[in-house]
Parts: sequence; structure tokens; C-alpha cells
Amino acid sequence: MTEVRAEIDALDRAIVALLADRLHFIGEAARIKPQRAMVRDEARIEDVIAKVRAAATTSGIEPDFIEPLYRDLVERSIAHELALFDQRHGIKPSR
Ligand SMILES: C=C(O[C@@H]1C=C(C(=O)O)C=C[C@H]1O)C(=O)O
Repeated sequence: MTEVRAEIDALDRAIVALLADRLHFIGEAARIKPQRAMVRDEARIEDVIAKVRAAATTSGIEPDFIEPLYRDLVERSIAHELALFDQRHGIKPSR
């Protein structure tokens, strides 16, 4: 069990490092998009979900296992992107 948990811990570190890289590019999106209404792009969200579902199948895991994780990740990414957008454009946070 110790070895298995060590493997899981190592993978978690790698996953968190990749999520940090992903979040960096979310920040880039906040910098590039000219309008707040463009932060949330429904078509792109569905494109991301379709691609990760396909990637799950390729990797031999259930797409239904991955989809809710990604929907949560994307929602949190949008919240982060909105906060950065507002900060950059001097929009005060709502109460
Ligand atoms: C980063 C973007 O902004 C949002 C965040 C997304 C994501 O986390 O992948 C996808 C769509 C957008 O609503 C984007 O439009 O690509």
C-alpha cells in the first residue's frame, strides 16, 4: 500500500503542475479577450469537453468519469479568468 500511495502522490504532483500550466494559459486568455462577455464561450466549453471525452477513451477510461471533473475545472477556470479580466480592466468585485 505504501508504494501504491507513493505512486499516487507522485502523479498528484504531476497533475497539479499541469493544472498550474493550464491556469497560466487561462490568464493569457483573460489578457487577450477584449470583452468581458467573451470570457465565457459556450461553444469552446463543449469543444473542450468533447476533446477530453475522446482523450479519456483513448486512455482507456470512462468519458463519464472525466466529464464532471472537467466541467468543474472549466467553471473554476472561468471564475479565475473573470477575476483577472476585472482586475485588469479596473472592474470592482461585486459583493
Ligand atoms: C480559456 C478560455 O475561456 C474559458 C475557459 C475554458 C477552459 O477552461 O478551457 C474554455 C472556455 C472559456 O469559457 C477560452 O475561451 O478558451
